[in-house]
Amino acid sequence: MTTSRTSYVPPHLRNRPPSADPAPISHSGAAVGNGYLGYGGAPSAGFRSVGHRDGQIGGGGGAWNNRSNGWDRGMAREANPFGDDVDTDPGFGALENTGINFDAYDDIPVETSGINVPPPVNTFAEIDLGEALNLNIRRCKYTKPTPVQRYAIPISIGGRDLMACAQTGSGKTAAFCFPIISGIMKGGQSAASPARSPRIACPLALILAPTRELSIQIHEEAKKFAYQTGVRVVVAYGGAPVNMQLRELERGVHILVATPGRLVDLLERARVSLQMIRYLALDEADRMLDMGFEPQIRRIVQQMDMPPPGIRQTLLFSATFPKEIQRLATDFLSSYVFLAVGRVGSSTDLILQRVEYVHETDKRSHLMDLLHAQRASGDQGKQTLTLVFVETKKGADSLEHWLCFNGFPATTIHGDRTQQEREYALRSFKSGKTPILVATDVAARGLDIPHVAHVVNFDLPNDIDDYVHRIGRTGRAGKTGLATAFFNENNSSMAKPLAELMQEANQEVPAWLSHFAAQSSYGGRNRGGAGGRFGGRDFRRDPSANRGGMDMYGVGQMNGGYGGATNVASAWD
Ligand SMILES: Nc1ncnc2c1ncn2[C@@H]1O[C@H](COP(=O)(O)OP(=O)(O)OP(=O)(O)O)[C@@H](O)[C@H]1O
Repeated sequence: MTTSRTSYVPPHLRNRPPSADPAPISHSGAAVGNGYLGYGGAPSAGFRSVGHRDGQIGGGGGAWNNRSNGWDRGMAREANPFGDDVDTDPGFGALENTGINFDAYDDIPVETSGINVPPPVNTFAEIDLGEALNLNIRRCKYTKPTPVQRYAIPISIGGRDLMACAQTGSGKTAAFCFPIISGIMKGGQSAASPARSPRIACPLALILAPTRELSIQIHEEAKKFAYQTGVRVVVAYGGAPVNMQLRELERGVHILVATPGRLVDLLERARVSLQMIRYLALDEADRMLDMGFEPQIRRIVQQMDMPPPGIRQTLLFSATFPKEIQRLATDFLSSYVFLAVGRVGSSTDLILQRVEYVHETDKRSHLMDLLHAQRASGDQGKQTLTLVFVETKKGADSLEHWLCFNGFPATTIHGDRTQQEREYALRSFKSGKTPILVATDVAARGLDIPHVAHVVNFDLPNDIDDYVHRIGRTGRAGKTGLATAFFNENNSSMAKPLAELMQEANQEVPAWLSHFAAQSSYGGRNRGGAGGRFGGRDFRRDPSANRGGMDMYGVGQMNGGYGGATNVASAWD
């Protein structure tokens, strides 16, 4: 990225007729349609105004698409993801989300950096998200935005690219879904109609996630948010029959949620085109851009037909964002805003963290002690779930058998299980039928499972970021949780980052761990950066980022289309 980049197109210019806008994609004139090449009715069809509540969609009247491949019929049939009486508007006042301590987030420091950062809001009502989406927000019982939502939604609605880092369980999914759904509803994101083939799906938004279960979860969430808005959300992930996913795509898609591997497959089969993409969101973005996924992501984003940065809007979200990944991510962004809620990579202090010294050979009996104590305390008769992380798939299977044998119903999720088994295991865990889930890192990121009261790191990971994500499966949405880690000499390289992380989250660090930390040299990934152990901020503020003539931060020089002076607002400074 250079300071002279001029490709950023502000939102108000994005909808100009092609003649007035030299951008390669035309965004006007044609209907939003169904996001499906060649299934178009008349270009003027536009979205149908959705019910009498929604004043947002329409702008052209008519149906979504009067030869709409059954879309309007489909909307009437749309399953109610809330399972309540959808005609009843619950109203914000009536919906205190019991058990959620919103105030827990109120004093979290927030940093934004970039040029002309749109200001945050305090309520959803302050943002023009559209009535249909607002109704769904109320149905979700979201009474007020979480900090990441307060900042990220106005930034995204303002058309800006965003790199957002906020703690686990703090509502990032809604933070990227709301602006995308609202933007599509507003109809400004109309699709041109290249009509190359009637069998190529052309989504307007792409949300990529690293695991199948996470993509399923985001799809379920997004469907709730998009209910009765006219925005259609489809999911595509590996391990499940592709034909069913193709059929769903054929029915039309505005927002495609996908795992990278399955998406590449669909692109190679020429069943999906990315040429209409207006929004690209990477959830768990640091994971998506690390060595495992980076080539696939580059392939999807840079080597297919997706519009470039500045034409599309790119939103990157995670709880952790190592500096080297931040740097790499700039390839995908244009004049972006960096947002950090809490220190980058920090854990929330809603999680009580304990580290116990346990020899390798004692781990099973120690786990048994914990589970017995948990059972005895009973947690007021409520069903509590325990998630146990282990290093290997084999280790997961063998621990599961042992737990079951000893009277603790458990199941397991890891990469050697079939997708059907994985989904069954997750359902069985969520429902409390098997209240213990033994998992590898496949369950470490993003999964939002209510009632996970305890996360046990039976085997500690080698990277502190992985630890942050793992323990983040508890202590979500303002609720408290417990995380216990078993530590021994094999984990020496984790001593220092673990002790630092715990200290930062106001946790009690055992003296023996401090001793280990003092002795060991930190062998893990270096997260250090400007102004903090954990590189807790925008890497563009690190003087080394500007070496070699690249002015990454562009102090007063970044001309990203918004112009004006650099604006850094930081509650940490
Ligand atoms: N404004 C809100 N009010 C109440 N609950 C909310 C709000 N926003 C999100 N939630 C709930 O908070 C929980 C956590 O949200 P989400 O899964 O998006 O977290 P996240 O930040 O993506 O976490 P992770 O880093 O683990 O992926 C979900 O159950 C979600 O429904």
